Amino acid sequence: MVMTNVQPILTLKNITTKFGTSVVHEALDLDVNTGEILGLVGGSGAGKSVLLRTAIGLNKPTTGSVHLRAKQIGVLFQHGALFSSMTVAENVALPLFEHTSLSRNEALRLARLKLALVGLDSAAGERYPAELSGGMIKRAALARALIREPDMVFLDEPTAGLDPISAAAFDQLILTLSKALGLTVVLVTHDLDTLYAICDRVAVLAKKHIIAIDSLAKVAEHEDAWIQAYFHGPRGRAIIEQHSNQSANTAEN
Ligand SMILES: Nc1ncnc2c1ncn2[C@@H]1O[C@H](COP(=O)(O)OP(=O)(O)OP(=O)(O)O)[C@@H](O)[C@H]1O
Repeated sequence: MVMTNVQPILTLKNITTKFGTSVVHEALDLDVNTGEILGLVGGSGAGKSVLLRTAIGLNKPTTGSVHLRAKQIGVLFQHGALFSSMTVAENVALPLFEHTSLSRNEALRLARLKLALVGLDSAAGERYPAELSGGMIKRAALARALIREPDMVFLDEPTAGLDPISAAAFDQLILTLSKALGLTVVLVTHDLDTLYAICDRVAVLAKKHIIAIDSLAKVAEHEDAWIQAYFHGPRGRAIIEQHSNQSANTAEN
């Protein structure tokens, strides 16, 4: 028997996070496995964004420990808008301007390569953010998250604000890049389609900690009231039906 002893790329242990008297996380544990796409869901205000910030060291927990074993991370923030006064390529190159000694031209050349990777041509790179569609802006923000060759990325609501077709295309882009680049992905989402389409596991943040973490099918069976409402409410049921029809069609073809 082959014994594997691979450490999680991220381990959060017994995290408590307080802002004044308000407790956001309490006794929260979370492991993220190398190479997986983990979807983090939870009600509005449950503390998902704070959890991402804690994982990447932008928020120090009140107690508990964070072990992030990634060599390099990339982040797509929820409101991670691009700077309006810079071109798209300059926005993507910004982390290189700030953190490396690359020349401006070298940084911009790498930015254009990353833009191509996410499906944006060099003309888009020369434009200003206001001249791009919402979907193109998300792609540019993803290119910026990838610019320093991360082995792990954190995406806070990557498909929020996109129409369903653009959101599905963006999901597929995340999946393709994750597999091609061997990226570990943690993404916060409210989008059930994203969970079905690309997540290996789903973690549910409720009652100040991770109440369930498993495959989508197993998590959806959890008896917690929020989970039942989320996965088996009218919207959840419609999406489950749609995805089971899709699987049946794929199996037939
Ligand atoms: N720096 C801060 N100071 C004080 N309170 C904060 C701070 N950051 C977040 N909070 C509070 O922590 C709670 C969790 O916020 P968070 O943004 O993580 O929720 P969320 O699950 O990401 O919500 P949503 O799905 O609506 O984006 C909220 O009540 C928020 O007001």
